[in-house]
Amino acid sequence: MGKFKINGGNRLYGELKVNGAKNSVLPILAASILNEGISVIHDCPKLKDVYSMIEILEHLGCKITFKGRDIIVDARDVKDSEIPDSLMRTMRSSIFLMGALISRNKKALMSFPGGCDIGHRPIDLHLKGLRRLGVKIEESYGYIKCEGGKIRGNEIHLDLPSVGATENIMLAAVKAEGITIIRNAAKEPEIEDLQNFLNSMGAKISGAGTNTIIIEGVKRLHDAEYTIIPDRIVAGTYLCAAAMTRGELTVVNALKEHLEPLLSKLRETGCEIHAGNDYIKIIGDKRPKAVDMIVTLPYPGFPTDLQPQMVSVLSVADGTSIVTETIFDNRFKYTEELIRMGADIKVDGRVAVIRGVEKLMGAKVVARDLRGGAALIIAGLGAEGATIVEEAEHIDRGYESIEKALKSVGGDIVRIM
Ligand SMILES: CC(=O)N[C@H]1[C@@H](OP(=O)(O)OP(=O)(O)OC[C@H]2O[C@@H](n3ccc(=O)[nH]c3=O)[C@H](O)[C@@H]2O)O[C@H](CO)[C@@H](O)[C@@H]1O
Ligand SMILES: C=C(OP(=O)(O)O)C(=O)O
Repeated sequence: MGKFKINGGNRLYGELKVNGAKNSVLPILAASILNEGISVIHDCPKLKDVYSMIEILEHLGCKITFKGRDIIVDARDVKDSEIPDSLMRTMRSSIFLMGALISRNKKALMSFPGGCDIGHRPIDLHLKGLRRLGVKIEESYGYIKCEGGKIRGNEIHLDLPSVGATENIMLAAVKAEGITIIRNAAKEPEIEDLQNFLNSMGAKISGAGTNTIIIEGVKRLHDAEYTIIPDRIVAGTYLCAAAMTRGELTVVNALKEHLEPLLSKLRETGCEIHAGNDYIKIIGDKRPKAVDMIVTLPYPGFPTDLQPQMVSVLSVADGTSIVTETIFDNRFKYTEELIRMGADIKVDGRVAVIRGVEKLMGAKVVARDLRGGAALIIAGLGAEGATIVEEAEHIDRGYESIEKALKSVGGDIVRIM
């Protein structure tokens, strides 16, 4: 259980490069078992969740090589269709193996996935969608048994645009008989990335990135080589860290079109933003101004995965900001820790009212989840004095050596045991 020690007050200055997206590489690694062959996946981030996914794939019989930033999955010998509870609980993304195993082996036996404590995260929409494809699902004693003798394409209307349910249904439908249409699908860029990877293996999917996805079942897939899109949430986190420290940072391998909702709000705080084809530069040399109308929404709305980092910046803004979380029902827990650092934040259900203070003060705080943890690091970078952020493992789920990245641009941050 590591911790980060941060001495606040340094302006971040320089250039940081972003690697492939966690939320792309995880479903894509699960998807690699659909092909009874080899997949080469480039620009993979070295994250705790990626190692957890590799452990699950190895348990199922895959041979994996992680060399540099390339993951090579040899999925010729996937015999097992069961995943033990201890592996399922390591992260939310273990659930992608349900759709993938149904496609590959026509069966799956697993418990419920784990993941960060950010609210209620049922999988009812995943199960409902898979049942529409003809999968027989039995739930008992915490285990879910799926049998998919004959998977048939069907029309599926999602009650809400769940990212995970959209991806799981896509995975299960790739080799179904006939056509599957997912309506009210989630539109996140990572879904388009999954579509593109599956198509590079020979799948016939179109529409990802819109709310209707069409999957024409195919009989066979082939080997593929693919590069993961950049992590928009990591890029956004670095931009928030620069805004907090009134720094000047160029984030390379960041796609402006994936980050518009954040960039527009950072501009409202008074930051200057310049962007090119594959970089975003932020100059935040003044105290940020408060903003309201930050409402987290499915893509292309403001991402819930950047809500805590933005609240951290707003905690020192001039004026009062209002932030509404509509995706998860308990994603403001980290504000209790920001309050220990001197922030003035009132949370009422899904709404946070943030009265900006002149400065935060270093304190001992605990990361309870991934993005809440990132928000505390940002707060520590801007605070006066020393901050200890405990339970670094939550942050390691989604950020590769965050302390090295931030240190390379002037942050005074180290990992301690
Ligand atoms: C690995 C990955 O890509 N994780 C992302 C994914 O999570 P995840 O795929 O879990 O998020 P969803 O889009 O499914 O969840 C959104 C909302 O739908 C609800 N819901 C979801 C499924 C279901 O069967 N029933 C149901 O009610 C959830 O409780 C939540 O309130 O999208 C979230 C929303 O952008 C992001 O925060 C996560 O970083
Ligand atoms: C909630 C997140 O991820 P996951 O769905 O993997 O728990 C996140 O990335 O902020």
